[in-house]
This record gives sequence, structure tokens and C-alpha cells, in this order.
Amino acid sequence: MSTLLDVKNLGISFGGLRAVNDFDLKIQKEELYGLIGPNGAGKTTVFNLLTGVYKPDSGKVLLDGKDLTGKKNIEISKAGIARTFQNIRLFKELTVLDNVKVGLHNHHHYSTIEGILRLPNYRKVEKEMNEKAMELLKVFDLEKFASYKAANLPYGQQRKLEIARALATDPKLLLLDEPAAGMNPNETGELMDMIRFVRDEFHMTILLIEHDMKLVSGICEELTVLNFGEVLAQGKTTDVLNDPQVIKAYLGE
Ligand SMILES: Nc1ncnc2c1ncn2[C@@H]1O[C@H](COP(=O)(O)OP(=O)(O)OP(=O)(O)O)[C@@H](O)[C@H]1O
Repeated sequence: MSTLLDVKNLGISFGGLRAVNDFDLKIQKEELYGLIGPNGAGKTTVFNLLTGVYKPDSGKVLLDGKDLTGKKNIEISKAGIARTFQNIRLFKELTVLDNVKVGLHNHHHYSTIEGILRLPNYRKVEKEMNEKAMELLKVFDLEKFASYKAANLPYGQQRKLEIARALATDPKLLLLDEPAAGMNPNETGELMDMIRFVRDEFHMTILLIEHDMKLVSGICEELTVLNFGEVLAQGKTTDVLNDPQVIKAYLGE
């Protein structure tokens, strides 16, 4: 096993509030890792720090040994971190297929002139992108909805589409922010199978924020618990979930 994500001493304050403090995290390649904790503990802020939405005021973020600390969102995306959001952020007026193609644009290029004039390189790249996007949709059982407007998909399918779009950027690390939010138990069960499938088939490393403890205990191999912006516990899932401090601060709520 080798380390993919290495975060040391990460921190940020908003005015007088220390939202994340002295945060350390190591994730191995192809690991399924969970970040849990009470509301307002700082979990989404950690994602925002890892993806360049916020600049940390202390600490370091290394991805595969590359220093991404303080880099812009677009540079971090190119370096290989992709994410989904707590509140789904799809291009609702675009088709399901086009939503995935937006993700693919990170890697496929044609010039503006080639695009406007529909030159051969544009047509070749478009064809490749359509094929790749359809392959990704198949993985998520969404190919039959390819021509639907994203807004017309049921909620659970929209969440899947967000994951497909994030994967289209060909990331090394996939961050999922509450992927099971708003799902019923059946949908959550399917989602768990799908996350495992993505890890196994794409050899993906996944860090997820989740409140659904069935999902967390069912698929995460390691956990970090945040509380008031600080790491309360870290380690193997069963050890962390049996830690009396974690039960008191979070699970016993
Ligand atoms: N841009 C910001 N400006 C000011 N305060 C912020 C900002 N972003 C986050 N915070 C504060 O930082 C703290 C951590 O918020 P964060 O959203 O990271 O928590 P969370 O653990 O993701 O919570 P939840 O489980 O409810 O999503 C909260 O007190 C929040 O109000």
C-alpha cells in the first residue's frame, strides 16, 4: 500500500471561529475512507480546503507526493481531486450525457476554431467523448436516460450522475459529500454497492462524508471523526465506532 493523500496540520479560521484545526489525514491508494462527525464539525470545510475553495492558513496537502497546498480549484482538479456536493450541483438544463461530457473536457481538447467550423479533429474528439460518456453512464445504469434533461431524473439518479460526472475528470481521489443524503434505504443499499464497484473497477481512492452509519460501517475501512474542527478519533472503522469518546460526542446523540 502507498499513501495517496497526506494532509498535515491543516487549519482555517473564519473570523474568530477556528473551523478546522491541526487536521492530519493519511489515505492509502484504493482505500475507502470516511469522514464523520456532528453537524458543524468542519467536514465540508475540510473538503473545501482539499479542493481549493478555501486556502488553508496552516498546514500542507500532498496528493501522490505533489504539493497542492493553497492551489486554485482548477489546478487541484487537474492534479486529480474530484468531488460531489452535499446539495446536488448538476447542469440541470443540460442532458444527462452532456453533464458527463462537461467532466471529460478536462482531458479532451479541440480549438475554438475547430469547434466552430466542425473540423475533423472536433468531430473525432466529440465522437470519443460521446463513447466515453456513454461507457460511464452504463456503469451507473444511467445510459437509458442519456438524452433526458438532468433536472428530470429522480433524485437518487441525480446523485449517481454527479458521481459519474466527477469520475469523468479521471481523478486519483474522489470526494463524496453526503452521497446518501435524501436517499431511501433501498437507494442507499444500491449506492453502497456502487461505491464499492467504483473503487474496485476504477481502482479509485474514495473519501466520503456521511451521516448514515449503516453506509459508513458497511463500506468504510478507516474513519476520522471530527468534533469542533479537531480530530477526535482516527483509525479502523470498528475501533473508531467503539471508541467511548466517539460514542459520547457523536453516536450517542
Ligand atoms: N465560509 C464560511 N464563513 C464562515 N463560517 C463558515 C464558513 N464555512 C463554514 N463555516 C463554519 O465552519 C463550521 C464548520 O462548518 P462545516 O460546514 O464544515 O461543517 P460540517 O461538519 O460539514 O457540517 P454538516 O454535517 O452540517 O454539513 C461551522 O460553524 C460553519 O458555520
